[in-house]
Amino acid sequence: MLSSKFIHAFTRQIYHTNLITSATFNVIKKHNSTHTKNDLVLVDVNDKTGFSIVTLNRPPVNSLNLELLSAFSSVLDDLHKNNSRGMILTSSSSTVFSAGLDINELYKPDMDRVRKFWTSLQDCWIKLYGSSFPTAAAINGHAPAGGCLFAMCCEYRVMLPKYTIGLNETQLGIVAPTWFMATMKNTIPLRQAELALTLGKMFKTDDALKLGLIDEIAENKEDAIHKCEIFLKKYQKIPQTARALTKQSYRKNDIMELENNREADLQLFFLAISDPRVQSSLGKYVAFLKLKSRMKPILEAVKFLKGIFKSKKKKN
Ligand SMILES: CCCC/C=C\CC(=O)SCCNC(=O)CCNC(=O)[C@H](O)C(C)(C)COP(=O)(O)OP(=O)(O)OC[C@H]1O[C@@H](n2cnc3c(N)ncnc32)[C@H](O)[C@@H]1OP(=O)(O)O
Repeated sequence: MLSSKFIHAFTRQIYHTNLITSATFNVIKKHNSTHTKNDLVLVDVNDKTGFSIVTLNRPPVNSLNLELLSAFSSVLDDLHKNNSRGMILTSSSSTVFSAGLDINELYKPDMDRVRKFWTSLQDCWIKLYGSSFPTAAAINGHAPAGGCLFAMCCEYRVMLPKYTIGLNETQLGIVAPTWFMATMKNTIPLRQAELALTLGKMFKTDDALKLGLIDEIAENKEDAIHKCEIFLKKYQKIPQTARALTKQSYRKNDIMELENNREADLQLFFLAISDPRVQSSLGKYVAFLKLKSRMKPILEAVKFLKGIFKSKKKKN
């Protein structure tokens, strides 16, 4: 049976696609500016296509904290209300799409804040995975864990070469929630999803393409956005309501599973992050990331010296 919330969402969709007049769309068309949600999420509507480029903008790595998730959730609401023609999700970083959940939200959490954090993540997933408007991701950098989740929620993925993408949770000693798993199962073959999830595997761009985790490789961010636009344009000839309801029907079991069990999912999350083994794993990971970040200049200097050494050897 469909949940009342889901029926409401469907009804709203029909309302939006059928009854809202072109006046709503004109509002979008007139504005070709960049809107901000606390600067954490930038929205740029293209007046020719009606497509919105939504840019995650939380340097250095777009790790998903409460504020970023709340801003993203509110952007998704706006796109829905404005009957968006399509969304392209990307990042303002030149090397990272999103580093996934902000580990600082999970490690030694404030319980009041972490409740809001997880609820916001649930909101974003439900709104993005079940969006009435078509979505594509221009993955212009690494996309581990939550970064991969948001990319997989989109209907099309274009990625730049030599980055990595995947749900790496098991490598951190944590279990990806069932709705993360469901999103991956909806993207790549079941058997491959099981292997990827249990291994916590991160895929390089080429391998991700072979697996079907991404759909295309682009030369640079501009090319990725262009390829996403070509994908979104394919829907311009398809009646909006039929397209939206087909997508939502396809994804409805996964969405209803979470919609109907949000509190239980929250309790499971609390249970996981209260486990001392999980906290110890996260603590080690935070320390590793910090160390890696501090070692960067040294590693780069070593790489540079190696390069000089190699070229001298070649000359001799
Ligand atoms: C029961 C719970 C279920 C939870 C479900 C989902 C879990 C998740 O989403 S957990 C998040 C998993 N994410 C990762 O494993 C990615 C970790 N990060 C990286 O691998 C690299 O940072 C990345 C490849 C994304 C980028 O590499 P670099 O460009 O080389 O950047 P740095 O590694 O130097 O990082 C810069 C800076 O950012 C901090 N950082 C990185 N990732 C995170 C993160 N996920 N959360 C919080 N902070 C993060 C890193 O520590 C550096 O900070 P400083 O030390 O202050 O410079």
